[in-house]
Amino acid sequence: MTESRLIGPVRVVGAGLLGTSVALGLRSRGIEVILADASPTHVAIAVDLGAGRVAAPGDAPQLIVVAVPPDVTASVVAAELAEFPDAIVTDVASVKAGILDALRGAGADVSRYIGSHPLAGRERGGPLAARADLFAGRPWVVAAHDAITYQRAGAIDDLILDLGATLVEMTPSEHDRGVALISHVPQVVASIMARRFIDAPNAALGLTGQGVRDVTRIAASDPDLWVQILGANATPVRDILLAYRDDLDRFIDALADPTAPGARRRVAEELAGGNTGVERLPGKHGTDKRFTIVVVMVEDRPGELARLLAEVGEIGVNLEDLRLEHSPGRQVGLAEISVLPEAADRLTNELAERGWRIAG
Ligand SMILES: NC(=O)c1ccc[n+]([C@@H]2O[C@H](COP(=O)([O-])OP(=O)(O)OC[C@H]3O[C@@H](n4cnc5c(N)ncnc54)[C@H](O)[C@@H]3O)[C@@H](O)[C@H]2O)c1
Ligand SMILES: O=C(O)C(=O)C[C@]1(C(=O)O)C=C[C@@H](O)C=C1
Repeated sequence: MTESRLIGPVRVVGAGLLGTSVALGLRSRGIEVILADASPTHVAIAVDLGAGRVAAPGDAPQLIVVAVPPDVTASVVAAELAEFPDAIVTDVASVKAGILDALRGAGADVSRYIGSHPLAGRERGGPLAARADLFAGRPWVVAAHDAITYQRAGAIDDLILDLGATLVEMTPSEHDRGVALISHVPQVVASIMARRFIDAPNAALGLTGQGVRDVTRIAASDPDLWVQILGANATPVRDILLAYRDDLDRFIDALADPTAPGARRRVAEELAGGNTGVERLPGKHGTDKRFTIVVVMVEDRPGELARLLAEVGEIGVNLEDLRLEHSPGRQVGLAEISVLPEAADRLTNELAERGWRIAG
């Protein structure tokens, strides 16, 4: 059996995409998982997928993960805190400040609650879309607050590390402003871009290449979920959209007369700004397009990186470049190994067979 930090059992409330993915990931590390959902069908599907067992009287979970839609998250968390007075509770909703405020307002025992949010997901919901490795190598924010002790919050850290994600600590409002920029506004932009395709001629759509697919994948996301997310984070999302309106106006003006003196330079400056911005996304620094990057999780133990490098050598794959993403105090680092594209699959498979956890 694989080692885990959590002892369990872990109760997962909401057996949809996120909840069932958490449950599958924990099961793969041998942790007992108890499943609950307003939909008995979702629980039954998740059980069939091997994600855990149905809740039973007398359950005593160590940790509860609430993975329900944002608009019911605070009330479900409050009910779980009341029903299980010895458990630590987290939720995975995409917006954080409003939930903590609602719990405090309702007088819930927030000394056992700390919200969190994995920056990992898919455009499809429900248990059938779940994947055990959904969180591997992804950031998972813990929305820190003062009412919970460091020791109690440790159970959430263990959950995140057991699922192979990277723990990031932020205040709830820092988190909400951050995700407005890197998740919520991109969803809006993808949606309005794809909306243009509704009336487009078939001949134009027949020219679809990879670029448009890259920037519109999330336009297929569930409107019900996103109405809730955008409504709960409206102010920061709106501020960024207002700035985009100015960006669009500059482009529109520059293209009104593209041969006018200075017009080409203005367009070029806007595009170059995009180059500079995209370079700042983690994982994009210095990426050499001749190579494929295999990302391997490395435990923060003496000798682990050396063991990984030795095993890459034994497998007989030439390491073209190596980058280590590691922050002091974190228990897992990510080794980004650049190899020739034709060697990437073999390296991934053989490292996985030797027990290494591959993050991407
Ligand atoms: N989809 C993503 O990419 C993503 C990523 C990160 C976080 N999240 C967050 O995770 C949460 C769940 O999202 P999802 O994509 O898994 O949705 P989902 O629709 O796949 O799953 C939600 C589940 O909650 C159940 N549910 C609804 N109301 C309930 C209630 N009152 N009590 C018990 N169960 C209830 C539903 O039956 C469903 O099975 C949301 O808060 C969302 O913001 C989603
Ligand atoms: O569909 C995906 O790829 C996602 O990761 C979705 C995504 C994101 O924007 O990163 C969307 C909302 C969630 O709150 C977290 C993750």
